[in-house]
Amino acid sequence: QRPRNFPPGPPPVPIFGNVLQLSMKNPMAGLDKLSGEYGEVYSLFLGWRPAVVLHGLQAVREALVTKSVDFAGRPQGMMINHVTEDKGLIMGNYGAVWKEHRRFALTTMKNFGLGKRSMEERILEETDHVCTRLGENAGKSLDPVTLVHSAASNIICSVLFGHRYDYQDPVLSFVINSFKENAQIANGPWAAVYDTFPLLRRLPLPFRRVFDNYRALKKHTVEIVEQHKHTRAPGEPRDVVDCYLDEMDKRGPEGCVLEEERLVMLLLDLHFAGTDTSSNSILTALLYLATHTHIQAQCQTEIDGVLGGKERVSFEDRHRMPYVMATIHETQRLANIAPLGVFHATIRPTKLMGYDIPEGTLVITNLTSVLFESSQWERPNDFNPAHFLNDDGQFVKPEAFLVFSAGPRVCLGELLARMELFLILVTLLQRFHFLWPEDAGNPDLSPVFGGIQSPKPYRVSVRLRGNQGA
Ligand code: HEM
Repeated sequence: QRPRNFPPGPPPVPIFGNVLQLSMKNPMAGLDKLSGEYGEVYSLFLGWRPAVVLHGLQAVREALVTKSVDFAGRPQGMMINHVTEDKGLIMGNYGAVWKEHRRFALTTMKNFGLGKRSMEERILEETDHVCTRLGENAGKSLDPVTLVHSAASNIICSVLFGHRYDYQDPVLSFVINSFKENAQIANGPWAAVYDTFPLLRRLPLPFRRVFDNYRALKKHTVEIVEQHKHTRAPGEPRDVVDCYLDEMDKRGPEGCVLEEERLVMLLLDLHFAGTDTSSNSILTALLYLATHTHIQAQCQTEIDGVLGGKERVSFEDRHRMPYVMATIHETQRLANIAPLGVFHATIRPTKLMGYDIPEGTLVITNLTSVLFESSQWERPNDFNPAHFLNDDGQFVKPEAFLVFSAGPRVCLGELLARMELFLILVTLLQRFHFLWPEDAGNPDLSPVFGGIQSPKPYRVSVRLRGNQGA
């Protein structure tokens, strides 16, 4: 039964609620249809659990920005909470522990605590490795997936642990594959079974794999923290682990919410959140650039003009590259990396667009509905960098650009992700042409649906640029 004045929605069936009415493979069309029937704020039952779905900028903004704290919680008691032993940051509920860890991670990643090597340097160092590998493949075509995932994982590893892995290192593929498999299961039907039927949770069903993967990843991360404890020089941090240990020393044990177990979970969360998101954004950008060579050429003209003979781009250069910035943002809009964001929950009874929403209600922010909203974007389904340019050709960011969401839970890695996308893509375009292989047939630009979306597998031809960006 829906509570009084709760948002309307389709009638649920016993036990399953409304889950059988949506395609597990891709519920997006079904969610659009429901919004057409019930409006911008409607409700569903995921098994026994009521959920409110927000469709379009107005509803999402009212919840995440206007009523920000009311909607800043996370649902509890779901598979992902149990996997992370209720100690992670991403699924951590709104409260002192989440706040302290979020503040710590944000400040550290804004470069205050990362010691001598800035985030920018770490990204550019990894980009050099990517260029070497692409250079070896110049004149050929390659599937860029493994290379780009490895690079993104290495960048976040460098920030978290001060270490990158060789592209052949089995540890790198172990980490990437474990996170990938966990994301797939956590967003698929087996997670829904786990969340809906508590009695089945102890059975050896495929969701157990998520717990096994996580245990292995945790063991690996604990070892890294142990090594840091032996090699660190207090007060001279090399990375996030050192910064956290320094902060624990500073605060002392009394009343401190920072503890080693939580450090491990924080590292796992940041590693997970920072790998597939950035890599799939870069892969989508390369796909669009290879299939729209006139836009690629316009980016290269701007890059060459701004950088001249300068060998390395810096993040500051973005202010002089409005067309490149517009192109990157447009590929991010189309990549639509987190199509339904990360689930929120209300932390107290509240109101939204006239409806009453009780405390603890699961809230789904349909970010896709905002990124493709026809009243917000001139040509929502096209690749059109002009969405991010004003009449004077300056870069502008429309309010509906919510790829990182908004409000107190806005993506914590936004700065790192924006730096990665800009520095990597500009460097690659400075040095290479990317072309759609002649024998590859027509490109399919539609993404593979998932909690984190990815482009369909593709190959791209790589050519060295004649002028090397000079
Ligand atoms: C292009 C790349 C990325 C995209 C599109 C993206 C998108 C998002 C989105 C939509 C959310 C959910 C916000 C909400 O709950 O409303 C989120 C949360 C989060 N992201 Fe990202 N993200 C990206 C990269 C990263 C990176 C590189 C990191 C790691 C450093 C990261 C760390 C996080 C964390 C920790 C949260 C949870 C924040 C919280 O609950 O307080 N993300 N991200």
